[in-house]
Order: sequence, then structure tokens, then C-alpha cells
Amino acid sequence: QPGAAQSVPPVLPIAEVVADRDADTIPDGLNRRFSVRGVTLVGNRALQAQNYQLLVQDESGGLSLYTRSQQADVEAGQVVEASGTLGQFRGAPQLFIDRLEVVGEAPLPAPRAVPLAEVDSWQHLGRRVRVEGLAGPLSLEGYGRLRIDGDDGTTLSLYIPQAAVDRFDWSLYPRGARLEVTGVSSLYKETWPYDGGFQLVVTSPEDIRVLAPPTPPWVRWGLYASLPAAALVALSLLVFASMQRKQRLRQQELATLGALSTAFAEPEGDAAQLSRRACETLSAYGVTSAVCVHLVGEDGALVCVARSADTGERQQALDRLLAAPIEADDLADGPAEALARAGLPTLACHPLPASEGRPGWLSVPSMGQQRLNAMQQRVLLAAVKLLGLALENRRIREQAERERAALHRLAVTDELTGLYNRRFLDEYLRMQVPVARRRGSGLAFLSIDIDHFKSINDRFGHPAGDAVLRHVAAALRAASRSSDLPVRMGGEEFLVVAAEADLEGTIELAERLRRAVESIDLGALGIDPGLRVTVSIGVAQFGVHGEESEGLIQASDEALYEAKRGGRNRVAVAGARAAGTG
Ligand SMILES: Nc1nc2c(ncn2[C@@H]2O[C@H](COP(=O)(O)OP(=O)(O)OP(=O)(O)O)[C@@H](O)[C@H]2O)c(=O)[nH]1
Repeated sequence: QPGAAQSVPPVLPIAEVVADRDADTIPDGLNRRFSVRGVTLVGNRALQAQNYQLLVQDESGGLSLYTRSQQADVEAGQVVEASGTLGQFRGAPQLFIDRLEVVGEAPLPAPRAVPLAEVDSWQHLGRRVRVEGLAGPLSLEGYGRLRIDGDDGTTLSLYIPQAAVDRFDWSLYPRGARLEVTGVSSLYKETWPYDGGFQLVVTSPEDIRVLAPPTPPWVRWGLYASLPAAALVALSLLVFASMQRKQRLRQQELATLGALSTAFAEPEGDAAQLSRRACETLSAYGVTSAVCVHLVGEDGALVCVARSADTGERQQALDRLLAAPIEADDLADGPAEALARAGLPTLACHPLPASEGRPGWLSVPSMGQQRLNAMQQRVLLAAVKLLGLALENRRIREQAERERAALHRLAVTDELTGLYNRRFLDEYLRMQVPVARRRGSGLAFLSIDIDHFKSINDRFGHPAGDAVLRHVAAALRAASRSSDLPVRMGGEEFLVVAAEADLEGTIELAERLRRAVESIDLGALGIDPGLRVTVSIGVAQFGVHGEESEGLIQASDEALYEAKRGGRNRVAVAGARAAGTG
């Protein structure tokens, strides 16, 4: 140790004495003599086991003063001035003093509140600091060592010198209690520089304060016990929410299916109208915002016949893409691929079930959406089936209607001449007689019979007779007006019902018909060109000769016989003598 005779260097701030500018843990002034002045933080008596050691602090920093020789008793709060050589012990700088003088008293410097992790650095070495943490394990082996754990996960040792251990009632600091501790930061490395670390030197029980007692075990157990219950509640909430969502989707699905069946319950409308009904229902019930139906046209091209009625911006873009038909050549690998090539990728593209109708597809353009959920897929498939059925029903209904009309036409048409037959005449008169009665419009009956037809049959054969019948029918049809109805009553007898005609006009018509038959050229039929086919005509007028169709027909028939009796090839009016040429 240097002797007392050595010169006393001027007092320097402690921070300058322990300066470590190279950050290599070795103070720059190692082995040089310094004088410092500071307040004693932990008295010598409290650190008896450490030979003679004082922990002092001035405004700039803290330092340990150490000597092996007996010096005076110094209490915490006394100001000391000391000189010595700077050294270090297990990593911590300390002044190996040869001179110490108590020069006054001062209050202990206020401790600086420091996060636990920050104490683990050189910055606060030798100074009073205050930290907070939870009490950890305690060991009492001569000295006391209590570990505290910071909120940030770092730990720190409280070092309580042997002399102070008995002053502590350790039961006051049970594990888990939240503590506030004031102490002097010091470094103690057992096998410096490889292990050990910072610790807080605490000598007074007042320097440890319990902020909060540890959590009682029953709270912890309660917490552990409530965890499964909380998990169960959370799980139930999740299940409930998922059930509610499922139920909402189910309701939406049922409502949409109901609306679809109602939409197709009405059979009215063509294919485009039925398709539009499907699209509008799907979008109105929120199943998809964009949906469209394509049908293959007569020329084989795929044409969009309906789409959902949204008017948003995206829909306008969709409209532009849907406007152009997809040509038949483009459909080779299916409509979904053809639509995708046309800039319209789809999430679904289902063929409409139809046995003989035009092939068609219901598709959902993706419009940025990734996929359809299970409910959407189910409803779409149902919509496809219902629409397909509706289209098929419509097609079958139309075909039945056409067949019924054809059958009716057959039933009311005379096969040989193509004129309407007696059955149709009855239908026609059921409608026309009340009209004539109501409006007072003219209605006339012209009974027509071919003269000496039997002899044509007999001379030229039955087929020639048929040909004559056809020609007479054609001549009657050609000479009639569009409002007149020529009918073959059977055999060689015809009846023309003339609407909108008065008696004068009817007689004119009868003459016209008579002349038309007379001018038929029978030479072209292989019949003697010298022969003429003629008809006799009897006329009866509604309102003049009666108002019931049966009576009027009978009257015209009687007039016809009158014409026959009058020499044939002439017109006779009911209740009058036969007129015309013979
Ligand atoms: N080829 C042919 N003949 C028919 C058809 N229907 C009836 N006839 C014949 O038409 C003839 C009618 O003869 P009639 O009733 O005696 O009268 P008509 O010879 O015309 O003499 P009038 O009426 O007195 O001038 C009969 O010989 C029937 O066989 C038919 O569909 N085709």
C-alpha cells in the first residue's frame, strides 16, 4: 500500500476517476492516485465482512473505497474525503485508499428510479437507485440474497451483507410480492470477467417496501379453474355465432327457393323472360350480385338472354362483356372457357337441363369474388333445375299448342278440297250469327251444287270427279272475298257464308261464283274440253229470309233446288224465282 507520506492529489468528481472511455471495463486511470469526496451510502459497519469498504456517491457518480487497514467507523450520510490508487476488484472500479477523512454530514442523495434491466449496466454503478419487481427465491448463506424479477423479464440480486441479514424479517417479502427496493448498484463477479453481475447492496429494512402482496393461492387456483369455464363459454359463443350464421344462410336459402318456385309457378313468358325472372330473384335475395343466362341461338351462337338487374359500375362493365354473342366456333371447349376468353371468368357455369330445347347455361361471373359458399352453390343448382324445368315445360306447352291447332285444322278441313268442312261451319256460325244480330251487319248463305256431277263421274271416272271437285273448290275460294267463308258441305255440295253483305251484294257474289266455276278449263284435266262444269246457287239473306242459321241454310237450299228446277247454272234467291243464265 502506498504510504501516508504520498502527496494528496486534488479532489476530482467521481465520474472522472472511474471514467471508462474505451468501454473495456478497465478504468482509464487504473493505478493512478486520486482524491474524491462523497456521501457515504452504506456505512462501514454494515459492510464489516468486506474488510474496510465504503460506498460513496457525489453528484457525478458512485465508487467503492476499500482498504485492508483499519480506518474510522463511518456511517451512512457522512461526507468523506479519501485519496488512494484506482484499481478494480472483480470488475468493479474501487479506490484503494490510504487516507480517509470525515469532512461533514449530508442527506443521502435521492435514489434514481431505474427499470430493472437498466441496473444491469455500468451507468449506475456505485449510485443509489430504486427498482421495482416481484420477489423471487431467497438464499441466506451468511449474507442474504433475494432475487427480484422485473416486468421486462430481467432479474436482479439484492445483496444484503451479513451484518444486516438479522435486521430483516424475511417473512415480510414472500415470493411473488411486488417490491420497491432502494440500494446501491454494485458489481460482483465471482470469476471476473466471465460471470457474476450487477447487484443492489441493501442494508436497511426500510429500503425494501412491499407494494402489493403476492396473489393468494386461491385466486390463482380460481383463475386456473375458471380457465376451462372461460374456454367453454368462448367455445359456446363461437358455436352459437356459427349456428346463427348457418341459420341465417338457411333462411336466405329457403326464402330464395320459395321465391324461385313462385317465379316459375306462372308459366307465362318466353325463354328470355323466364331466365330474367331467375336472375332477378337470385340477385334480389342476395345469393349473387351478378348472374346471367346464355342460350344457344338458331345460328349456334351463344347469346346472353338475361342477367341480374344490378345497375352498379361493375354491372355496366359486365353488360359490355355480355353484349357480344359467342360464335359457335368458339364453343368447342365449352361455354365456361369461351366466356373466360371473352373476358368473363365464371365462378360457376351450369348447363340448363333440357331434353330437346335450346341448350343453355346459367353462369356466375366472378367479378373479383374468389368462390361461392355451400349455400350459394345449392341455391344456384336449384335455380338451374327450376329454370330448366320451366323452359322445358314452356317448350312442351308450345308444341302441344301447335299440335292441337294442327289437329283442329285437320278436324275442320275437308281433305279433298282444303276448304273448311261442316264442323267448322257450325263453330263459325255460333260466333257470326250473334255478331250479325247485334251489329245488324249483313250475313248471307249461298248453297252451291255442281250440276250433273254424277255424269262426270260416270263418264270420266271417280278420280276425274275428285279433280273437278278440287277445281270447283279453288274457283269458289278465289272468287270469294276474304270476309266470305266457302265450305264443302259434302259430296258435290258447297256453302259460302258471306259476311258484311246485303242481298244485292250477295246476288252479285253468287253470280261471280257461278261465272268462276263456269270458266274452269276442264281440258287440262283430260276431260272433254267442250264440257263445262257449272253450279246452281241458292241465296238466303240474314234478316230477310230468317235470323237462325239452320232456317237460313234450309232457305238457301230450297232456293238452290229452285235454281236446279229453273234449268241449272243459275242463281235463285229464297222466296223468289231463279235468276241468271241457263
Ligand atoms: N268423284 C266424286 N264423286 C262424288 C263425291 N261425293 C259424291 N259424289 C257423287 O256425286 C254425285 C251426285 O249426283 P246427284 O246427287 O244425282 O246429282 P247430280 O248428278 O249432280 O245432278 P243434279 O244435282 O241434279 O244436277 C253422285 O254420283 C255421287 O256418287 C266425291 O267425293 N267424289
